[in-house]
Amino acid sequence: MDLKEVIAGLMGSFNGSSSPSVSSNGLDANVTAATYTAGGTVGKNHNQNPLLDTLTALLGGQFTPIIRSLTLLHQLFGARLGLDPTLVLTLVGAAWAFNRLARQVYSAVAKLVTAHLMCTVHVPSSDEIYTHMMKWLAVQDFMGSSRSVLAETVSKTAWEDDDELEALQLRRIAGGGEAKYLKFSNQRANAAPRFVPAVGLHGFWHKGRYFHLRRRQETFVDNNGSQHMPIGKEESLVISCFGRSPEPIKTLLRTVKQHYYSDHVARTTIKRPAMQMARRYPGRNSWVTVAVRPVRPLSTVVLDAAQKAVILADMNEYLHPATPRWYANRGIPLRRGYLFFGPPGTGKTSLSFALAGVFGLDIFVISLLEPTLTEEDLGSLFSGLPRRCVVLLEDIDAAGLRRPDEEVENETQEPAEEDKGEKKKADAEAVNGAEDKKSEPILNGTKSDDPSCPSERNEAGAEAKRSRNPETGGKGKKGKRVNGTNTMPRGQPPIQLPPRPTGSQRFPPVTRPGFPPPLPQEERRGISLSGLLNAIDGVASQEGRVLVMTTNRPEDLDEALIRPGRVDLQVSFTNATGNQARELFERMYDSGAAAEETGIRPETEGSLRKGHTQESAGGREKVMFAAMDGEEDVIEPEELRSVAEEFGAKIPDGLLSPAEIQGFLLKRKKEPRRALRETDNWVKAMRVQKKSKARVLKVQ
Ligand SMILES: Nc1ncnc2c1ncn2[C@@H]1O[C@H](COP(=O)(O)OP(=O)(O)OP(=O)(O)O)[C@@H](O)[C@H]1O
Repeated sequence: MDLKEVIAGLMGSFNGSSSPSVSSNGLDANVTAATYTAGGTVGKNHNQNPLLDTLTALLGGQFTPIIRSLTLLHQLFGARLGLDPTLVLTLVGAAWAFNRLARQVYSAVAKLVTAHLMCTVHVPSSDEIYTHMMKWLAVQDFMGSSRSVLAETVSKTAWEDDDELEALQLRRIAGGGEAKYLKFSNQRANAAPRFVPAVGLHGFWHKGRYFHLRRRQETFVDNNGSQHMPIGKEESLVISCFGRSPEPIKTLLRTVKQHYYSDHVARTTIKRPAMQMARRYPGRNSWVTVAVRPVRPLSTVVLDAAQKAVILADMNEYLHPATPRWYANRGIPLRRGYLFFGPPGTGKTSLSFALAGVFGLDIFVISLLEPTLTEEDLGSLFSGLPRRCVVLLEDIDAAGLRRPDEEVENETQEPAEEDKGEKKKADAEAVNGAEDKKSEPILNGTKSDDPSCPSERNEAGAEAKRSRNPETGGKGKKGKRVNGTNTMPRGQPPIQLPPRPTGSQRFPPVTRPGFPPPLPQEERRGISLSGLLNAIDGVASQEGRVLVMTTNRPEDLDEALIRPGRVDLQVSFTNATGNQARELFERMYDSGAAAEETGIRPETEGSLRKGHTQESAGGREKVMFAAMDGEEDVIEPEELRSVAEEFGAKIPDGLLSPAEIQGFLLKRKKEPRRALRETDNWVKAMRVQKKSKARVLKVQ
């Protein structure tokens, strides 16, 4: 239908409808009117409404129901009131056109205003400011009246459950304090959702100023190859305000940050490599945060005080802002590596976390056993590290990274067979230094005067262990060992992994003297020693980081990995001495000291503990225990010291790891006297168990 026909149709419809026939009951919708057919010929159609036909032709079939309704409305009311449909239509059309025009003018003006009269700050979701902003927005009054919000279920970490403790107290009081076991079935129902701005445009006033907030969402696709796989979503906030200075937005962001940290206890952020696809692209996205937990006080790691002081001083000097220039002037690469070695459960991981906490650094945990980790990934991960951080490479021996024996032999003067045996023995003695005090490890010392005691096993260390195998959330499998020897063939990559992805080679492997030439692309698998060294030394790696490698078997490590420059300080961890056992005991039962150091909010003991009205930092812990079943065996500080002394005297030097002692005490965490009573039996059983190498505990 051309324009002429449309106009003719319209005219016809107006003519026809100007004298509508209304049935006696006024409800007859069929109008008898002159109808202009498509060919322009006039005919009579008793069953059609010309106005309806014309509008349908104009607007399309999908509007027919609306038009019918309008026609009916007109017949019901308009015709009776004598309203001219032409006029009505004209007015509706004009309103519509005006609306369109106004919108276009508005968006053009808005664009001009934004470009010339407003300032804008973009905040990507990968940055922590985004998290700060969301937390702040969620508690603002204007969110209550906002018409476009996103409801989120807030998942709290174990350290943010203080409200739960209060709720628990209330429930106990309401229920007469009868419930013996905790019940979390209503936990989800009771968790209040959080409301934040939905994707789109929002506006709010803050301190007399108007801000625009646009929340945007973009999907990232992996363009590698023919498939375009979505690999994640990236959100961002665009904050704008009127004026030519971004200062108000910066002030707002400062307020937001202060709000975020207002209830803050010092925390350590633990990160691990992101999904395989995301880590191909160097940068912040190659790491994901797996936990944010309260800082572990250094004093909770039982280790020789002098040894701790050496590590702290070394790290402090290295992290000093003047150090990079000093290194640069001498042409020394700016990096620092530590090797923590010793038997399992002696505090290697715990010390790494505590050190990160002392210096307020994030900790980045990499497991070389992660099956999908390639050398290319390693390069990309190292280049995505922040300016200062702690990188923890756990169980470095388990990855079986060694050069072939022949190469090592060719490279170095082969020592006599007996010498080799001596060397192994010395290494082994260094590891078990506490058991056999004859050997002196490189930086030995497990005696400590520092009164300390660990928090629960599987706490800080457990997180790192979970992240050892990010896919399963469990500890990565170590190399299979037979009679204490790593059965992985030397010089061979330890695990058979799928072929590395055929992406662009951003970190081509460098051939090193003494190392086998790199295998062709298709044959290479997993991480090889030279791949790891490339990542550690490589230009891609961020200078300024502290690299901590932990191992149970230093004698299995390739010398190239621990040569000075890669490992600058070796720290030996040993099984506990009697003195350390005493420290562990004291810390376990002195809740006040632990709470003060972790900075967990102090709480009044109040009426929950009879006879104790004084405020104490450990009050919260005590409240918690009071909420648990059974009576707490309260022990006064002086008595605790003497009981701890007795306990320490019963623990033979070097027999038990701090983790084992901690496990024993944890099972009696409210009963120090009972722990002391049962120590002899336990030690006896542990001795037998260790001798027989049994894995099943007879006494726990
Ligand atoms: N020296 C120590 N001081 C205080 N607590 C310790 C010490 N050693 C171990 N623990 C406790 O034992 C648990 C395990 O410790 P951690 O993970 O640090 O040991 P590890 O040496 O890294 O063990 P692995 O070699 O198996 O990785 C932790 O909960 C920690 O609190």
